[in-house]
Amino acid sequence: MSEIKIKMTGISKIFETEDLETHALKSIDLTINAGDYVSISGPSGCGKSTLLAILGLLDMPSAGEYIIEGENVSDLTLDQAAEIRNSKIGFIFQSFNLIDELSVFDNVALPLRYKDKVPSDAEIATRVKACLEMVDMSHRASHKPNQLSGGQQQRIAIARALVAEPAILLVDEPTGNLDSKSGDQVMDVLEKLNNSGTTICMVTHDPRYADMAKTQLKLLDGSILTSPDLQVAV
Ligand SMILES: Nc1ncnc2c1ncn2[C@@H]1O[C@H](COP(=O)(O)OP(=O)(O)OP(=O)(O)O)[C@@H](O)[C@H]1O
Repeated sequence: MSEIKIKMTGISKIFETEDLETHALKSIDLTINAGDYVSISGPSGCGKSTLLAILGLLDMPSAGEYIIEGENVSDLTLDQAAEIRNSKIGFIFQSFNLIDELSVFDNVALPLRYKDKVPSDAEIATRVKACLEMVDMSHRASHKPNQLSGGQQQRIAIARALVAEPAILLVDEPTGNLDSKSGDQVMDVLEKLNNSGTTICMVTHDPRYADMAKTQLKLLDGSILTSPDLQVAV
């Protein structure tokens, strides 16, 4: 049986404001195995961002159990969540969030330099080069982000997300800021990474891109509509 990366059981999220309770997620069960490529899509307000935020330990559930690589992360302090997030989660956002003052190389190296145990410069160089190769951007290592196209910047953001060898890549509308050709190239990179073993969970509005994932989840009104058991390939 393949290794379980993510296991959520009965995850709910309730947002409470003065006069209103919103049940953003309603008892979500979700298992993601090593090597899976999962897309989450659904209409505006169905809970996609909330689910991704909980998966990425940016927010905590109101109820339920969440386990990452065997570690129960259902109920952490902010500091504990930040530590596990840094070591186990790679994020890719719609906006690339690169630092314009740093070279491509230094942007990609950043997560390694924030680790508790910072690797040697030689180890950092080896790892950064390997990740730039994975996204076909080795030839731009000494450029600055603003000297690159949007699609190239997103590929650098993917390299940065991969550099610390996370358990899973969480991807939020990766093509939202790109024209269709650059968007297709970014999706090709994600597919190639998944084919070589990277576990990916992506939120997207675009049905064409959602269909590129091996498993497609549909969220509606805080509940998963299809295929909650991702051990069955769709
Ligand atoms: N901080 C918050 N406080 C109160 N309600 C919230 C909060 N964040 C989200 N919600 C509500 O939770 C529900 C799910 O929101 P969420 O942002 O997860 O949807 P979404 O599917 O990502 O939408 P979109 O595609 O428009 O980004 C919505 O009804 C939203 O209004």
